[in-house]
Parts: sequence; C-alpha cells; structure tokens
Amino acid sequence: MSFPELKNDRFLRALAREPVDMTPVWMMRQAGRYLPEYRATRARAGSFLDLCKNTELACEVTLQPLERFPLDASILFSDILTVPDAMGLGLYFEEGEGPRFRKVVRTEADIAALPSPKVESDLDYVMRAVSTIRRELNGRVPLIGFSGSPWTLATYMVEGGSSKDFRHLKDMIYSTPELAHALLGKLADTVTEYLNAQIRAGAQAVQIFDSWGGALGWRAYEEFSLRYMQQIVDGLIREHDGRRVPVILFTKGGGLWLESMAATGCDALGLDWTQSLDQARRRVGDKVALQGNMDPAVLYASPSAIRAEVKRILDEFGPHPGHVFNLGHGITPHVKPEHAGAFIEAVHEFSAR
Ligand SMILES: Cc1c2[nH]c(c1CCC(=O)O)Cc1[nH]c(c(CCC(=O)O)c1C)Cc1[nH]c(c(CCC(=O)O)c1C)Cc1[nH]c(c(C)c1CCC(=O)O)C2
Repeated sequence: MSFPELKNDRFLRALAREPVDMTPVWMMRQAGRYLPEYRATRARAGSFLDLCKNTELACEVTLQPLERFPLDASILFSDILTVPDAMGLGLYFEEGEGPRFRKVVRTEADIAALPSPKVESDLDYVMRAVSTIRRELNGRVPLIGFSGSPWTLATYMVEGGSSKDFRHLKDMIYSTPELAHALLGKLADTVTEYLNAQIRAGAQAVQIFDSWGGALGWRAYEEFSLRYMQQIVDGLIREHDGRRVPVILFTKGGGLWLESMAATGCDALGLDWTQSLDQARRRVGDKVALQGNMDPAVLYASPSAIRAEVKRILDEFGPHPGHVFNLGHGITPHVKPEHAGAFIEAVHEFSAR
C-alpha cells in the first residue's frame, strides 16, 4: 500500500522530540457530538456502532474536525470496545447510558471460552476505515490508530458496561488474581495484533487509552495495567514504511506512575490535567515526549479564558522539544465548536517560534 506524502509532520516530529515551528495540537474525541455535522452524519448512519462499521461515514466524521480547525493530527473514528465486541460479547449502546455488553466475563469458564479474534477479518471494518481515511487525508496530517489498554477493556467486559467502582473486576484481582491475569494476557495479545494491523493498514502513530488505570492502587497498577501495556509496547511494529511509528500511553489519573510508564520504551505519555507538565517533564527527563494536558472543562469558559490557559500551559512546559498539546481527556458534547477553534488557534499562535 502506498499513500500520499505527509505534508505536516509537526506531530510526529514533536513525538520524536525534534524541533518544530509551532506546538502540534489535536483533541481526544475531536470527532464527536459537539460538532453539528457529526450529529447529522450519525443520524444518517443509525447507531453509533453502525457509524463505526460504515467505512465511508467513519471516514467522513474523522475528517470533519480537520475541515473546521487546523489540527496537526487525525484520529481514527472507532471505539475501544470494538475489541470485546469482536470477542463475541455483543456491544450495544443504550441511549444516554453508555456502552453495554450482552455477555459478561466473570468466571474461569467465561475467560477460557473467550475467542481470540482474528483481527484482520473480525475487525476488518476498522482496517478498511484506517486505509480509507489515510488515503482521503491525502498527506495533510498523520493518522493516529488506537486501542484500549487491557485493564480498561477488562473493566467493561467484567462489569458489563461503564462502572464507578469496578466491583467485579477488583474482586477478581484481589480474590483470584490468576483469573485476572489470564484475561489481561489474552487481551494484551489481541490488542498487540489489533494495533499492528492498524499500523499495516496505514496508522502512523498509535495511542493506548488506559482510561481507568488511575482507579488502581499504587502496586496494583503496575501488576494489572502497566505490565500488559509493557507487553503490548514490546510487541508493536515500531517502524513502518521507513518511518518510526510512535506509541503514546495515556493513563487517566496516572500521575503516580510516570517514571515506570516512561520506562516501558513508549515514545510519549499522555497526561491528564491533574498533573503539572513541568514536573512531569523533570520526572521523565528526555526519555519520552509529553502530550496534554488542558482540562477539557476549560473549553466551557470564554475564548479569552481559554487563550490564557493555553498560554499558561505552554509557558509551564517551556522551550523544550517534545510537547504535543492536547486536552487532558476527551472533548465533551456541550462544548461550542468556536471554543475548540479558539483553543487550537491559541496553541499555534502562542507557540510559533
Ligand atoms: C472509555 C472509552 C470508550 N471509548 C474510548 C474510550 C477511551 C477514551 C476515554 O477515556 O474517553 C475511545 C474513543 N471513543 C471514540 C473515539 C474516536 C476517536 C476520537 O475522536 O477521539 C475514541 C478514541 C468515539 C466515541 N465513542 C462514543 C462516542 C459517542 C457516541 C455517540 O455518537 O452517541 C464517540 C464519538 C461512545 C462511548 N465509547 C465509550 C464510552 C464510555 C462511550 C459512551 C460515553 C459517551 O457517550 O461519551 C468507551
């Protein structure tokens, strides 16, 4: 497969800790419900999952934020829960209640019966979306592929949907850790293959979303989340088509573990807004680039308040290489698109060298 030449490589250069003309910026969940054009396409597609599985429409919504804003990266439109869906759990979305699974995974027998999906065929719609988006991007900006971390995927699979206390999975890690390890090991193998398939299909960087790693205790994080992300990092294709394919680890609430996350050999850490970029940079030194970390709620405030916060964060990171600006978590449905625009413009304006 050959794709058009990349015109804007600021994002990849920053991840490689190389100098850039201005700080690259993208937003987690940049294609989503805060955009009226997303809501219109979503209405045409049917359900959210129908949208993920429709190559043409998934490509359309991926490109929507790029039509509006001068973003420096695009991210595949899909969901982390496509993986458990491909393992036969039956994903569906209850309007207003978030994701649900028809089957849950709680016993030794449930775990043993979980199939290892053949990612190229069982998740072929994801790979088709990746290649189509990459072609349609026409080299404007790099395309990011992604997956959930094994721990984060396991929370949905064991609880049967979103959870506040992770009751069943936490019971499992403390009562029968060997079961949890069997499940997490299976997930790590599948996620490695899934991300490698995305890279072969055209993803130029990958991000692992560990949205719930921060819910673990100090020791438990290293045993039940980080260990499996390490396994994935070790198994990933790191160079493709003559270029490094950077891997970004994002543990929401992961501020305690930056040193050990950086020691996995990943290229960058995603930071949420509870951490200081300056302190984080001192802690990880020149091992990795940093991505983040404005509180997404700042986007509810006025454009002048947004600009002030962007300036503050850029000043806090300072004149070092290796910063990708992002929100500390996904943009939310009530944000006004103009506020997202003010955010992106401010990053470029205040960081231009
Ligand atoms: C935990 C998680 C999920 N999905 C994801 C995570 C990890 C990141 C995070 O911590 O937020 C990741 C994700 N989900 C989506 C993307 C697309 C790419 C992007 O623009 O960032 C990505 C990278 C689209 C989506 N995934 C979902 C939507 C909303 C669906 C809709 O259109 O109704 C989108 C645009 C649905 C989803 N998907 C998930 C939940 C809990 C929900 C429902 C909550 C919600 O409504 O925001 C699981």
